[in-house]
Amino acid sequence: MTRTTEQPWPPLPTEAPERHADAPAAGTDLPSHYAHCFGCGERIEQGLHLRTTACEGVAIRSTFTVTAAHQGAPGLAHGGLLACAFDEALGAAVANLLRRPAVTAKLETEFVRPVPVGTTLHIDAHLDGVAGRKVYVSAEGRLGGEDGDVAVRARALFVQVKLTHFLEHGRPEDLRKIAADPSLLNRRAVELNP
Ligand SMILES: CCCCCCCC(=O)SCCNC(=O)CCNC(=O)[C@H](O)C(C)(C)COP(=O)(O)OP(=O)(O)OC[C@H]1O[C@@H](n2cnc3c(N)ncnc32)[C@H](O)[C@@H]1OP(=O)(O)O
Repeated sequence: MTRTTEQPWPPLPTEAPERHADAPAAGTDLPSHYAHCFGCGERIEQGLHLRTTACEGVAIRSTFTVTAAHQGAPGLAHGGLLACAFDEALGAAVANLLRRPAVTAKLETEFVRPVPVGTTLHIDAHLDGVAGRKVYVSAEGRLGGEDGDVAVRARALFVQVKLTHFLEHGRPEDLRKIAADPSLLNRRAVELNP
């Protein structure tokens, strides 16, 4: 079986990603980008509550603690929720380091080891290349600490979009809630007028 990580990455010629001049300094804890995000939002009780810190260069580190609400098999994390954690970490890398709005177009995950309930997964994500609007990004998740065994690998294509993407496609009632309470959204993650 050919593993996805044995295929060339990025899959086409790219330019080196450049960290935005206003990207958060290394060591900065990044706030949730949206209070109702399942990946990082503080208002979603059973969500993943991913916590992310900016690193040097074009990298970030996230942590995700698996709770009983995240089970697939008894006592083990659901693979789909692990994919969600990686989508969130990879997206946080793109948004905070490039400061451009972008959405996941393609996400590949490789599940290497089971992840038990109670485990904290340490996810290191970095930008790998940029080709026009396309951003290639990858991550590894280790069990229990930054030197733990790799449990999950992921890589993704994000496509940069205009802010109108969210206004045109988002459910009107949720957009109205943000208009009424702008604190639901962290506006510092991306440039509002790129
Ligand atoms: C801090 C923030 C954290 C956020 C973490 C969570 C992130 C998310 O989960 S986002 C939600 C999930 N994703 C989505 O809803 C996206 C849905 N898809 C879309 O809206 C559109 O398909 C979109 C925007 C990706 C692309 O559409 P569009 O803007 O018309 O561009 P399009 O021309 O089709 O594609 C742009 C380029 O990407 C390529 N591309 C698009 N999709 C894919 C794909 N699946 N595989 C390979 N290439 C692709 C295209 O071939 C094109 O390449 P080129 O520039 O060389 O021609």
